[in-house]
Order: sequence, then C-alpha cells, then structure tokens
Amino acid sequence: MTFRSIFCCIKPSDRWVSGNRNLKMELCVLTELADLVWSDRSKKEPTWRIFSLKELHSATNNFNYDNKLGEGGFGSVYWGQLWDGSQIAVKRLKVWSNKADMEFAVEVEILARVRHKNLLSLRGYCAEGQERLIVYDYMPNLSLLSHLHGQHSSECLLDWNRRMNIAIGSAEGIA
Ligand SMILES: Nc1ncnc2c1ncn2[C@@H]1O[C@H](COP(=O)(O)OP(=O)(O)OP(=O)(O)O)[C@@H](O)[C@H]1O
Repeated sequence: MTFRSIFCCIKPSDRWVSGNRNLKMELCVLTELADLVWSDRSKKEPTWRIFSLKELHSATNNFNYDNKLGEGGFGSVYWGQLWDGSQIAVKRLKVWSNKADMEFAVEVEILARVRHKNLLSLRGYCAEGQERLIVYDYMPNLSLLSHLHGQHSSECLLDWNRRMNIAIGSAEGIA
C-alpha cells in the first residue's frame, strides 16, 4: 500500500503565502494561462483546467447528498464522475466571504504549481458568481486518519514498516 493510495491530502495553508497580496491577480493569470495552454493542444497537455459549474453539477448529480464524501472547514466534498469516466472529488465552498475567497485562491494557486506523487493532484477549479469549487483526483481509499484511528484501523493493520513508509512519503510530499 503506497502512501498516496490511502488518500492523504497535504494541503497548503495561507500561512505559506502570508504577505502575498497578489493572489487574486495570480489566479487571473493562471486562468489566462490555462486558456492559453488549452488553446494549443499540440503542446504538452495541461495538468489542470477550469470547470464550468454546469459540468460539475452534472458530474456530481447536482451535488446530491448521496455523493457527499465528507465535510471540512471550507465546505462539503462530493464524489463525481466526468464525461470521460474519470472520478473526481469536488470541494464546494459553503458560504462566500472575502476570507473564504482568499483561502480558495491560495489552495488553487499552490496546488496548481506543485506536482508530486504523494500530493493530492489538482484537477481544476470553478469560480462562477459566488460559487467556488476545487476539483481533485478522487482518492478511493479514505483518509489516513481513518486507517490510523478511525473505522478502518481494525480492518487494515498498519505495521511499523508501513507507518515508516507513510511518514517518509508525507515528508517527501511536504518537502
Ligand atoms: N480527493 C478526495 N478523495 C476522496 N475523499 C476526499 C477527497 N478530498 C476530501 N475527501 C473527503 O472529504 C473530507 C473533507 O475533506 P476536506 O479536505 O474538506 O477536509 P478538512 O481538511 O477537514 O477541511 P478544510 O481544509 O476545508 O478545513 C475528507 O475527510 C475526506 O473524507
């Protein structure tokens, strides 16, 4: 079992970029960049893109309660499936505020730049009106927390060797 296979999301925090007042501007630049890259398909495929709200409604069956994977401080996370069959996790902002908008920009901005086998990959984002959604790869094997202390801790015993590999894998992702 690799570390990534037990979904672990190492997320950015606004402390990482404190003092950066240009996040919104950077997000706009990223948006333009994505459009630019997608307009030239002969070049390398982009790793993330902008989703429309309509597409995410359709992927998650209108953010159906049955699709809900969990809930965090930012909002609810829903399972979804895109037209190409790939599975995604969509994090939908609960209530719009300047602070939440900034957190959204920080998370997207950082995840769009980093790519590592032990980091949850950004598939893209959607910002329409006051809707803010972040799209990730879907991690089917639940959280590390649930394997260590939760409902799955008795089913799947993590021996010390595995725990060490997970700790090293986490450190590599953070580094
Ligand atoms: N990519 C994903 N694949 C599968 N499940 C996910 C994914 N992202 C989140 N989840 C599920 O949704 C739950 C909430 O995720 P979220 O990232 O919002 O948690 P959090 O770290 O507590 O929140 P926040 O960072 O917003 O305060 C997770 O505990 C997990 O069960």
